[in-house]
Amino acid sequence: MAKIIFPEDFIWGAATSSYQIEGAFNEDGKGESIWDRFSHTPGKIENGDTGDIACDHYHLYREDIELMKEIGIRSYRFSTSWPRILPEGKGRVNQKGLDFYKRLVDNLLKANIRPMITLYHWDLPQALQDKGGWTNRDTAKYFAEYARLMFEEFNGLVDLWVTHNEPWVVAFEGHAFGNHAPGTKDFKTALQVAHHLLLSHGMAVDIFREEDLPGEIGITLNLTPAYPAGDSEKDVKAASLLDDYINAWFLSPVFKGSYPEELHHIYEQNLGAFTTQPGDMDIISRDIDFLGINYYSRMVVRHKPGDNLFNAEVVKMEDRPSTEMGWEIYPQGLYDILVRVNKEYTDKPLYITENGAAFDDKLTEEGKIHDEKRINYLGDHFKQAYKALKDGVPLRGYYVWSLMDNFEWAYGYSKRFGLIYVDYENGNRRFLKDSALWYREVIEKGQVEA
Ligand SMILES: OC[C@@H]1[C@@H](O)[C@H](O)[C@@H](O)c2[nH]c(CCc3ccccc3)c[n+]21
Repeated sequence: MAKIIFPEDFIWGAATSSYQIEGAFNEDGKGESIWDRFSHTPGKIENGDTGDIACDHYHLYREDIELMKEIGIRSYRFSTSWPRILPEGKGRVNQKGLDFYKRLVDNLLKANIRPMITLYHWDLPQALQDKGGWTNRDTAKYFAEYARLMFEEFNGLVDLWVTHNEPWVVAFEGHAFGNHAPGTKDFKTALQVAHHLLLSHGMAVDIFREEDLPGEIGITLNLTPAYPAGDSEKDVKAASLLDDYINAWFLSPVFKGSYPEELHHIYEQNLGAFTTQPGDMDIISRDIDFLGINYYSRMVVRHKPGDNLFNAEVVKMEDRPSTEMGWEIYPQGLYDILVRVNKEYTDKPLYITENGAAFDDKLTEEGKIHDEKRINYLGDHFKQAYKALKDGVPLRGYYVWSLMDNFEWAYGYSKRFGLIYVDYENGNRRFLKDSALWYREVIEKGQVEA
């Protein structure tokens, strides 16, 4: 491949989320979130870790913005904590909570860093969970009202808005498998939750249009392309169904206004229909300005009779390089999914809103972190993104997950994804990893070494 030079205006960024970095879980009037409740429940999180303090970003955000400037990122994707702003999820506004985000955005703009706000990155107000959470259709309405408040408060300051981060994870990890908050384990409940999440997305888009705001609105989906283990028809079928279960189940409603037909039929036959109302699919598929894609790895799938509704199982790629999460390193999957989304679903602009890797980072005596594995991982994925760009995919930007090491959900602080190392044991000190210094060069030159 010839020299890899990205467009001058390519939006190089980094991403985080509120519960994973902020801490101050009960400070300045913030309401409880379902992740506060879940992480305080014994046995849910590795080492009994919680987000009570996390990276203490709530107090250290100015220092963190200085580090963003040092790395030279052009945009910073973060999420706002719904219960920090609306402690009960609706009604009373916690002005101190809102003021934190006002200060954060003001300082980002002063640093010439473009904010991208994700309105929901999993931390639902517990008060709404107590009323059924996402199983309750009313929560979609309350989400839209929270979105309206944010659009009005940040009108003219923030012009990149993401409604939801990964509705698949919220629905299935949170409601089918129980690995995430609120921790229920019922597949049909997960389908109902997915529907209400998508509905709330569409309702927020309607309000964004109504408020006639400058800027763009989209949604972020975790897309994991599935590849058949063998070329048998059964393997191909199994891969296609798992691919629909993770990817098309969300892409199709948002861009085509309907659930994938065959899988919808399988669910209805085996689980009965989840509750919808006439017009829901029209709301869900309202026109959006961009799609955010979170890509980490692929799935290799083979036929496995009777194992699940899909008669499929994911094959562990033992002989392939993988990250600390056990996810196979497969950069080509990023190219494949970018091209497929552009070909099969939308010609709207795309952002890679998350891509990154956890490796076993060690802080040296000199305060260095030689994370060459992360440099290689990111470089290989940047090259695939570039290949998609050259093939005509309207890719506008790339947000590395993550700006800093943070609370990795059920894994607690045991997994490090950051460009910045966080020394939790010593006052949450921050250290730029080698990958941060490498990223600075890539951004400056707009170039990745071939
Ligand atoms: O695991 C790394 C990151 C999380 O820290 C982010 O909060 C989240 O947006 C995110 N999504 C994915 C891929 C989807 C996934 C997440 C969790 C469990 C299974 C799949 C990886 N990540």
